[in-house]
Amino acid sequence: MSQSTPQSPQSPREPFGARLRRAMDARGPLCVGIDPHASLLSSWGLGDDVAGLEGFTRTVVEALADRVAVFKPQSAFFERFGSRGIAVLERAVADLRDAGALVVMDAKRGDIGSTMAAYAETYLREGAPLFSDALTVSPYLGYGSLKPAVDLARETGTGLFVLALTSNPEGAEVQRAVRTDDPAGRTIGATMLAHLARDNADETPMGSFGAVVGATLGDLSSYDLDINGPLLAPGIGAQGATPADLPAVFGAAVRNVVPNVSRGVLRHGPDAAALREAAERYADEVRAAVTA
Ligand SMILES: O=C(O)c1cc(=O)[nH]c(=O)n1[C@@H]1O[C@H](COP(=O)(O)O)[C@@H](O)[C@H]1O
Repeated sequence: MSQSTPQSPQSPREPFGARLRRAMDARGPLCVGIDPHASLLSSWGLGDDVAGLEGFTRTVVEALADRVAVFKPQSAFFERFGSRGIAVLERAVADLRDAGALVVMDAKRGDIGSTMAAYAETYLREGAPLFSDALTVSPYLGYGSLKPAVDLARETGTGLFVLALTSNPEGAEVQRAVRTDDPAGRTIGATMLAHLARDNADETPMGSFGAVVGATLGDLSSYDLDINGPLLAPGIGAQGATPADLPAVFGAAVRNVVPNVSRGVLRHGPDAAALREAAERYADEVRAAVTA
């Protein structure tokens, strides 16, 4: 038998928060969403079928994987093609990670703890076919129901993005509702931010447990966004927000913002140079807004 000791699959990787900070310092502060809408497949001259999905995804990966810090594939657009769509997603995740990019799987999972554990194994366990650097999760079965994912993320150096204040107008009825059971009278959204701040305590340069906070929401100064973790900010581009809006929305927490742009970049395809130019322009605009 060989005396060599292979690296344990359990060996700790650097935490997601630290990897994210480094990736954004190196490649720019931008997350490109991979959202293969049927309308985009059509405008790219592709069929609304698995071959179209695959062509679209390959083009995005080949154009951007070596230069964008973070990608957020939206699982729904792959799931709608069944197992063959998932196979396209698996390949994209692996190729993006091989090219040095970080992948946030946008699957917005959330369930009772025992089922949440299985979702966590699906996305956050090294070696799983959809293993990603982070996962979007919905905390509306209670933040505590996410514990299996929090625990596995700590073990595997991965991260979570918890829906706190979403970019869509319908979110307010849930997220801005005031808790009658809370002596401090906090909203649901503020409660999620407080849970995240606790889970990120003492981490440097920042923790691995992020909040999703829409860039579309205007002044959020009544919320404590200082969670010592990343703030995934969708809503730029197709939903109307711009990089220049970020300081007014996020205040001092803007340094931890990971702005996501999906259609705003993707609509420039299928030309690879045009995709690159769009991503670069957004990253430059974000950098200028954040450092102004
Ligand atoms: O978790 C998300 O990524 C998310 C949260 C949110 O509050 N709003 C939101 O738009 N998203 C996602 O971010 C992406 C936005 O896409 P575009 O509007 O095309 O840039 C979609 O994949 C949405 O599912």
